[in-house]
Amino acid sequence: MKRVLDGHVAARTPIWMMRQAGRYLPEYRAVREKAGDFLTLCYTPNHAVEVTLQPIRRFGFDAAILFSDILVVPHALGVDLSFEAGEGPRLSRTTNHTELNALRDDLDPSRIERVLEAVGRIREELPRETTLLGFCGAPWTVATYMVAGRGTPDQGPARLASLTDPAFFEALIDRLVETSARYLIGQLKAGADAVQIFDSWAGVLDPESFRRWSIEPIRRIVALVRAQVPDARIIAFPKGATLAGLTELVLATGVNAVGLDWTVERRQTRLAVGGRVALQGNLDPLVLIAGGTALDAAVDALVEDFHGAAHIFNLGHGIRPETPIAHVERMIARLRG
Ligand SMILES: Cc1c2[nH]c(c1CCC(=O)O)Cc1[nH]c(c(CCC(=O)O)c1C)Cc1[nH]c(c(CCC(=O)O)c1C)Cc1[nH]c(c(C)c1CCC(=O)O)C2
Repeated sequence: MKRVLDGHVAARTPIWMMRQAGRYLPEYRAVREKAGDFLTLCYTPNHAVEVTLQPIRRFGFDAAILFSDILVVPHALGVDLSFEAGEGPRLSRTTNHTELNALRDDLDPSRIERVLEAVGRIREELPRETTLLGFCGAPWTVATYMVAGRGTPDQGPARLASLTDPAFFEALIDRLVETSARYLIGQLKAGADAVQIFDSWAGVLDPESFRRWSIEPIRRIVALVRAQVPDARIIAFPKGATLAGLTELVLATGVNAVGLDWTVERRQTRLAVGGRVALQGNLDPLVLIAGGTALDAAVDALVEDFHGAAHIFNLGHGIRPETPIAHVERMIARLRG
């Protein structure tokens, strides 16, 4: 997969899935039960290493992704964080300068060092040919959770804060740019072969705000990371970005690859950006739940559309907990022929 990130077309398309370690796997649910809560799982290297490796053992994917969460960054800045069963994340809110100033300037080493220890151990235990991905959330997406304290349908609270108090919002984004860059550098130095920046809420921004709050912070992170790790391989996943937005992001940031969600028109995207970066994606996670001939047809269409491109197979977003394992096996068999 590293060669594809370097722009080469692979004879055998590398495969991995967003959220490949998760509740659709019984072995994940077993460790999750043992650990108690989700954050304990993230901060206990033994557990984090184990669940990262589970999908590699079971499916032989070409990449492993560190088991953690994008909200570990605000947590290590001092935000209170919990995950309620079936309800998603709950955070103490950061809505103004006073609340931002009460947070740390750097990431609490007592939290982050446990994650970096897991990265090193995963790299040691993985087969050499399996790529290890680190990650962080893009500043925009992380800020949406920090401002609202939770996920909302269109992350209106953060969009409103960026309009009513742009100076505060800029300071929040700046804090996240600096700390996220340091976090990614730490992961790369600990053994990650590449890193992915998840901008899961990029799609709720108008074009000008997308430039300011999504592209520009990602561009700064890429520059800060490459200043320390010049050959760092970086993937951006701006979920919901338009073709124009995706193209602008590729040109402005210099990432090695872009992740595509399932709504993206593949051939146009190839024409617009395919020569400059590798493309990663983009099977609809619901097609993987449906399975059967719908799955076969969708996989075939995707393979045809990306034929001859530097392409990494993935889903257009994370795999859902209700996905049957047999459908994942069927998808891999279809891809591998
Ligand atoms: C927005 C976002 C989050 N986290 C993440 C994103 C960006 C990608 C995306 O858009 O999905 C990223 C993430 N979260 C998780 C990973 C691990 C690596 C992987 O396998 O991809 C990664 C890369 C584990 C997780 N993160 C979470 C779980 C479920 C926790 C559990 O076991 O109960 C997992 C496996 C919890 C989480 N974490 C987050 C939410 C909204 C939730 C609740 C929703 C849900 O439960 O799926 C925030």
